[in-house]
Amino acid sequence: MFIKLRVYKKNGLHVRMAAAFISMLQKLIQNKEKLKRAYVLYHDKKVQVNNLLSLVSLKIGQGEEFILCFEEEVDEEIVNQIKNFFEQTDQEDSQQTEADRLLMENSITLHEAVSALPNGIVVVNSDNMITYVNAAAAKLLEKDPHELINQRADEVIPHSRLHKVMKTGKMEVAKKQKINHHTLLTTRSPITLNGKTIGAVAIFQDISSIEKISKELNEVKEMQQRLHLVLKSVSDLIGLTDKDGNFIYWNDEMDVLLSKLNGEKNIQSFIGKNVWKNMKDVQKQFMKVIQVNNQSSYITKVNPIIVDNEFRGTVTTMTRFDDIKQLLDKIDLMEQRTKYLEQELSKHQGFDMAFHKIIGNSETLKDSLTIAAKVAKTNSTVIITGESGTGKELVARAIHEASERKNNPFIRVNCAAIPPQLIESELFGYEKGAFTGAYKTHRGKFELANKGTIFLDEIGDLSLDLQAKILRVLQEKEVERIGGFAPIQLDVRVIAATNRDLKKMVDEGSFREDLYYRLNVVPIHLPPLRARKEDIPLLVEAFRKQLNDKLGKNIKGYEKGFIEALCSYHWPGNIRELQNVIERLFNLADGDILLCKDLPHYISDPQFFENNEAKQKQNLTFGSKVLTLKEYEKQIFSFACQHYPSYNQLAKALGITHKTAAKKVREYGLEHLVGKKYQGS
Ligand SMILES: Nc1ncnc2c1ncn2[C@@H]1O[C@H](COP(=O)(O)OP(=O)(O)OP(=O)(O)O)[C@@H](O)[C@H]1O
Repeated sequence: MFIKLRVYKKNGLHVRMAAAFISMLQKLIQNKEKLKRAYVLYHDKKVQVNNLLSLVSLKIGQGEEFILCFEEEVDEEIVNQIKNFFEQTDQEDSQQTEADRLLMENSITLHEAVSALPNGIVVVNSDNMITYVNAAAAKLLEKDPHELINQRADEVIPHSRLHKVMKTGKMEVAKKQKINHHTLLTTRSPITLNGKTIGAVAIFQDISSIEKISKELNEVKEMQQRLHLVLKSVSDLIGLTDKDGNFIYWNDEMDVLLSKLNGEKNIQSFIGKNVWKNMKDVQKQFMKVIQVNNQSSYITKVNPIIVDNEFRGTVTTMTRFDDIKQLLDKIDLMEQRTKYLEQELSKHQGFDMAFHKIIGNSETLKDSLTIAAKVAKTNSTVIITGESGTGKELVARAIHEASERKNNPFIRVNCAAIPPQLIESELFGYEKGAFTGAYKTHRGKFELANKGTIFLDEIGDLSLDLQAKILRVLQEKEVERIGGFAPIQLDVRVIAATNRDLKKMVDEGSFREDLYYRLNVVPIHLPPLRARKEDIPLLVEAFRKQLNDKLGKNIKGYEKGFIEALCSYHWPGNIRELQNVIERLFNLADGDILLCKDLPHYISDPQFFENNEAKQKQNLTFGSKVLTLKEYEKQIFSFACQHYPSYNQLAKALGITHKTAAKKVREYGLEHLVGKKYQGS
């Protein structure tokens, strides 16, 4: 229900009148709850009727109307009494009027001041009911001020102790309290009148933001401490400068340098005035190796600090150049070591399986095999050199098997073994009817090797004429059959081998220089067995296993001194000779070990050759009758055939080519004598 009322008093609804009005209402309406729900509406403001300060703060002037509002019905008699109270126009003396004005001014001032305070204020009466709450306190409690008036403080304020303060009569100063995520420092004080406690006041100071700032400050302090430690522990020189280049912070390392500079603590003395100016203008990092005091050099980086597009200073770091150089040297050394170890490793385990059947652990052999394994992955032409029996063909096959051509043919051509008149047709093929006896078309070795590998063994034995033809095939990558009409395109990888000194042959004019260079793309030299005797035990062991399988034997080992004897021999026939000797011993062996007594004399007796050579020289006297040159030649060849284990050795001893030696031996029908002495011993 609404009661329209007008104020007739000269000072409007002043403090004393408002107090009298509330007191009258309290007497008229005994029901406190009902009174709590009574409001005064004035313009757009609404205040509880029994809150004196709020009522006064409406500042209702003389002659102004306001509405008294009850949520429940009120007796008519009460309504009339209220109306009478306001309609009284009893005379006020001027002294009283002045006192009311002063009281009003003070109350309003006090109210405004308290309302504007940033600290929250809550006042309770002796029943612990809230009688005043300012805007700051209401905000902390997240409620409207009029919702809080007449509420029990301990019900609406978490952890309220105002009732206790009233009981003890003792003030509590700056006690920490948490209200709705706010951290507060609360001061509680009892209000006494004439020695009696009539209420209490609480003042809340919100320290949440202070607490947050203090936490942040702590974090910043911690961070600063850490940063300081980091800068202290780095070995680089670090400094911060202001916008004029003066150092404002520097670490210990920088301190050592600065202390040598006669008190000069400006970056410009390092980098020069012009560079400094330029860096400030372009606002970009500057980096240079600079020498300080004509002594140590430093890699110096100066980074500008730009805040809001304004140059504020720099961060300067200097790294000792000598340290970097030492580091680079170390890295270089490590790289070299790594490379060496990689090479060693690849020598031990990096070979393709195809190379595993090549026995030997000597450095010289491994170096050759490393090249062979690498070149296997390419299509380059390879020339393998080395004495007879050193494994040239074995390596050529391994290169083929380790290459992408492994599923295509490997064709071996022994250039020394094919009669000269046949070699051209063997290599290049012929068309049917190309010459008498050419009944059908014949494909040459080059054609057969298409997509695969051709192994030209003993290439040094080819005639100059054929060398030219081979060169043409290598250059054109095509062959023409004898009597053919068109060349045939080829994709053949060429591996050549020789036990002769091709370079020397080029110098002597017996080998074409252009072919030599065409073949010599990747040269691989296989060392003779005498140059890698450490491989002998490995080879003997490998042959023992192979021969046990091949001959169905069970030779378990060797007599003491057996391997030593093999190692002290010079093996002119290389691995082939070693292989043959071991195979012969297998055939001679009665038990399950190989014996020294079964070794050929020239191996078991180191003096054998010297004695025999002397004897042979003496025997080369032919009495009084002079024979034909041919007969002498035959005798010489017959002697040489028995004396040397291979054509190669024989040719070398007589100072002729392998090819001539083979031709002469064939001519005199002495093939059966070659190496005869070695077999019979
Ligand atoms: N390192 C090795 N490990 C195992 N066996 C080998 C090794 N080297 C060569 N041999 C064997 O020795 C024999 C001769 O080897 P190969 O025919 O490859 O030699 P070569 O140098 O081509 O001889 P030539 O010049 O007389 O033709 C072959 O039976 C081969 O298997």
